[in-house]
Amino acid sequence: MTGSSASDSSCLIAKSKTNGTEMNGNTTRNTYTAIENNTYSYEVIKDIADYLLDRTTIRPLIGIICGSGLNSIADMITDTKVFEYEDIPNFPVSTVEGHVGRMIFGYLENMPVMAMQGRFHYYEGYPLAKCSMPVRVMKLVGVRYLMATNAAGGLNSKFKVGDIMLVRDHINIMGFAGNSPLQGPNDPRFGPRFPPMTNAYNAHLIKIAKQVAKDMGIENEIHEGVYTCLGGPNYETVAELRMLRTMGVDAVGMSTVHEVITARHCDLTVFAFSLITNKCATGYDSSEDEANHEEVVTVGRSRQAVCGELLCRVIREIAKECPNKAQVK
Ligand SMILES: O=P(O)(O)O[C@@H]1C[C@H](O)[C@@H](CO)O1
Ligand SMILES: Nc1nc2[nH]cnc2c(=O)[nH]1
Repeated sequence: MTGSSASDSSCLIAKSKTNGTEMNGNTTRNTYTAIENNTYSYEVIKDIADYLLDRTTIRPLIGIICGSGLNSIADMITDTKVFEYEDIPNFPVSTVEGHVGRMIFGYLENMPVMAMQGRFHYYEGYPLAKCSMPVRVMKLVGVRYLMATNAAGGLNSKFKVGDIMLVRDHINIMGFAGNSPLQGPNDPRFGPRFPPMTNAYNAHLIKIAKQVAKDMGIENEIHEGVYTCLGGPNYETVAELRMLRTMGVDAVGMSTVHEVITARHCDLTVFAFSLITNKCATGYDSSEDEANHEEVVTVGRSRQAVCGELLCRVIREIAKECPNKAQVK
């Protein structure tokens, strides 16, 4: 369907109600709509992508997700076309402070991008597949790279508040408990039933980011490490943090992992970093170390210019490597 509008969302529902979907050789009859089922079918996601593409001539190659307090990364985008989430058919809304709820199409370093100012979290009541559904929209829009940012608590004793951790790998703890954004029937148009995650975070882009950090003179504020996502919304107990540290976690948050799994499933190249907004308390006597969201957002806002510059410079390097992809408006 093309040319749909916000008021057409009922039409999407009606359409998916009548569809039987062929997935991995099995015929799955959708007796409920994809959305009532809390999973988004390929057709519904395609409709969302078409809604966006019908309203702009920008064809993004890079998808950006702004973490808590990091909205202004997207303010650097030029020649913008802005979509409020509430106007996009079948799109969830952001309910968290520091996540404004806007999809911005435009250009960074002459590269066409789309950026989410506001992501969806499991603790908001959204299932993981719904939290990461916008990544599939990005894929169907034509995006090749996902750049995800987040605010996270620093567990590694070397990390200071305000430092940036380039995500080298993640531990999918929610997956240990059987919760995955890929749960349910697999649609091979997105990717395989059993996707590998060995090189989820692109090593070349990490290398570029490290060089960029040197060029910016912030090499002492940049680290590489392992991120994990917990369900939230509560922050961690001391015992939980001690366990995570033993497991090899360097930074802990409430997002990104399911987005990256979804991105790798549909073969997007992934780059991600965490802004360390607080130091995790691994002792009971450190009451000043108690995490709170106000501090998370404040630290995010104070460091978003640096985070934005890092991201832009990495994009500049990507543009150099694929000059035919960069577009002059
Ligand atoms: O969206 P991100 O992962 O950047 O936000 C983190 C996790 C929670 O949403 C919030 C907690 O303060 O910050
Ligand atoms: N889970 C979790 N998420 C965060 N986001 C920002 N800081 C934290 C933290 O300490 N823990």
